[in-house]
Amino acid sequence: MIKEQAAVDFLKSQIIEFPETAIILGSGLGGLVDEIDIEKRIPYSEIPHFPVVTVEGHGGDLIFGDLEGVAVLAMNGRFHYYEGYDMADVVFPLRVMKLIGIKRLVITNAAGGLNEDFEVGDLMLIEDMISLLPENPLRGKNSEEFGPRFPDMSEPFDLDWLEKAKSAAIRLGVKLRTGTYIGLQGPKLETKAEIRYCRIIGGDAVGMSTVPEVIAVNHMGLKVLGISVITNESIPKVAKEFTHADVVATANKAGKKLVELVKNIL
Ligand SMILES: O=P(O)(O)O[C@H]1O[C@H](CO)[C@@H](O)[C@H]1O
Ligand code: HPA
Repeated sequence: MIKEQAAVDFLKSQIIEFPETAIILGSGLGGLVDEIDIEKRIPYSEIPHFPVVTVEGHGGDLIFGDLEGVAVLAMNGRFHYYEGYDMADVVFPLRVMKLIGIKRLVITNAAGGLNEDFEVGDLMLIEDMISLLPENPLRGKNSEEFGPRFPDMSEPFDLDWLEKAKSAAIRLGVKLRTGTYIGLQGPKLETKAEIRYCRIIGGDAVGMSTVPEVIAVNHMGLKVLGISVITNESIPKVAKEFTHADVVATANKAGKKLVELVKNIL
């Protein structure tokens, strides 16, 4: 809380009025920033205690501005557990967001498609998730200021927002899949047997982020929506050799649809 407060104090010295809506941009999805009428861009390196981005395809700044008439904070680049960060670091920006008054959050990511019906470039609305990470951000002494010891996770994604997203996709003619996201530790990719396992336990898409973030924001009572861009097929028979560069390039391309959808939802 002390560290988060130092970051909040710094942001308060930079920004007069904070937005209530935030967006986290996943791998290769930084293009959404171009759609924002930017009022202030603050590099993570200037914010006390903010971690450092180490993954290609992730920017490293907080963007405050206006997205189609809605005041937003875009987190351009996120932190993953596999980078070596503690879970508290992974969700540090989200706790700072809560303290500056963010009420709702759209989380985006690049993910491998486990569902045989999905195609590369599809968008998937995350309706539920499974954590296969070795720990979560709530382990340890509970911060009562942020939320309860045992937060309910029966509906991790906001139902009303899910319905709005589906209607927005229909209006825009954007193909929008729905499904369950599985979060793994990474950074290694899945073996074929692990892919089969992920599918059998109910996964439609797989990635290495998002789950800790969704847990932290559920704990704090923020409304959350999650959207994956399916950047590769994580299906034993068709999986090609994985490269992060392909993930970033595919996310970049599909990002245009994502931007339209997010603008419409907000
Ligand atoms: O989830 P985001 O940050 O979009 O990134 C995804 O892309 C990277 C792998 O290419 C992993 O970090 C995975 O989680
Ligand atoms: N597996 C795990 N994480 C990912 C993938 C994948 O296939 N694609 C993008 N992020």
